[in-house]
Amino acid sequence: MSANNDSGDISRHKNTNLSGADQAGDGATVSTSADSHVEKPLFSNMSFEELRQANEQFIKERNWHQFHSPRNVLFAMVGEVGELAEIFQWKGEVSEGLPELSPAEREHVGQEVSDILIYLLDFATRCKIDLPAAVVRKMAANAKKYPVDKAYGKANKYTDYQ
Ligand SMILES: Nc1ccn([C@H]2C[C@H](O)[C@@H](COP(=O)(O)OP(=O)(O)OP(=O)(O)O)O2)c(=O)n1
Repeated sequence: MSANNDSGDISRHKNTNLSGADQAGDGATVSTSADSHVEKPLFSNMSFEELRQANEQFIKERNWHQFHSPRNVLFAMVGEVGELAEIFQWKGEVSEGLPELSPAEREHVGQEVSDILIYLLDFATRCKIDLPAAVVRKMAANAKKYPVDKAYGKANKYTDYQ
């Protein structure tokens, strides 16, 4: 699939102001430039909308829209979350990059997390939610709830700062 540059891929937009908060003057801007996790893209250059449309085609070709009510898709997604958790159960803590897992297990993680995302895109579609836009709004809200000066290096719930 060809790639476009819509709001589904925010990883390339360094220093993106996700909150619109500068306009409000409250300084709750999400800046990603100092975060080593987003310096180099990890994800392939494919938009949420492209993935969503490909999945819509998959469902349509099988005449499955009749089964994909919001509730059914939600339950399917929760089931896949359980399958992902199953890979990690009884293993103890695992490190970033999952070096403790075998290559087959890491591949399995990728499959299960894909199932979750596919159902999430499907769920958002069934609910008529513009998912990337909702995510950007939520990240802006998170930045306001967890201002850097109060939350830096702390894992407290935001209510602890109020
Ligand atoms: N009615 C369905 C059935 C499947 N899928 C798609 C979405 C998921 O990406 C994947 C889920 O397929 P399975 O239910 O076969 O689940 P798994 O792929 O996890 O297989 P298994 O349960 O054997 O691990 O297929 C779908 O959209 N709608």
